[in-house]
Amino acid sequence: MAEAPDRRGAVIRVTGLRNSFGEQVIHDNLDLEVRRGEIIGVVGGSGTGKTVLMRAIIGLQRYDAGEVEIFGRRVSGLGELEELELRRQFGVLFQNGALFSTLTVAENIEVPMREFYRIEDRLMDEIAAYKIAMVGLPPDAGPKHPSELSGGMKKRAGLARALSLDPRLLFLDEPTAGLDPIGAAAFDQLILQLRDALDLTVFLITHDLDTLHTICDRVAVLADKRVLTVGTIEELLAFDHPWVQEYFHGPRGRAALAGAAAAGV
Ligand SMILES: Nc1ncnc2c1ncn2[C@@H]1O[C@H](COP(=O)(O)OP(=O)(O)OP(=O)(O)O)[C@@H](O)[C@H]1O
Repeated sequence: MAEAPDRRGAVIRVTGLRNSFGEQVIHDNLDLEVRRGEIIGVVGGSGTGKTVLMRAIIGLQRYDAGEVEIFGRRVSGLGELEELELRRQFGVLFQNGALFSTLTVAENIEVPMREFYRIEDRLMDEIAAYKIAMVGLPPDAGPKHPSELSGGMKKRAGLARALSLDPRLLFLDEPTAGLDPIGAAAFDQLILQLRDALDLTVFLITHDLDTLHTICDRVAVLADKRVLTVGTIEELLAFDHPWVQEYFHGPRGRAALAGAAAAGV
């Protein structure tokens, strides 16, 4: 699919999005733009619809109204081939890793390759080994099953699968949840390195204030059924809204800010 030129360099553009489940309206008239090459953090209180927004963008959630464009193309109403071509260009790491437990790590990474291409097994094994190295897993992780991996290794394996088809856009749903602080910091750095090395755009849902401070270029705040504001951490620190103030200026927010300042971020 040829990439349509986008006058503002937006990789994702969401306009007027409305999502509901029965009587419960999750998003109403939500707008968001994600710029090429940025890591955008998506934050908001529990239940504000961060995951629903991600699912709507990647085509897993039917929305009531609005428009989603990726790489300048409207995602609704695409033909089957165009949809496949679009899906090939993004990778997703779901909240729980979502690895197939009966498959090895290498086989998990090969699932998208099998879905989209006809590639010789030997070549797929080589690509899987390359992705395993790329996410910092040891070579012997390939033949292991997810149950044999630590939480951090599972996340890396999920990331390797998300990178299976060399996507240009990466969606990560709470990638550092459940990791210890050292593991979480290492995972943050991995995301940053991959973004730079692979020229990725990253949509990252997180509650992790350290992640926001250390690797996000901008942060989008979900509240009141929409994206309340998008900005750098500095801009959000000055944003006058009770949830934003509490989140960034509460004890954890202050600790993350101090940590980032000490690290020179
Ligand atoms: N398939 C569904 N059916 C009905 N309600 C749903 C469905 N999926 C999500 N919801 C509701 O939509 C709201 C938003 O859910 P979502 O998982 O997007 O929140 P979130 O912001 O990601 O929350 P958290 O930070 O706790 O992960 C919640 O109230 C949830 O119960």
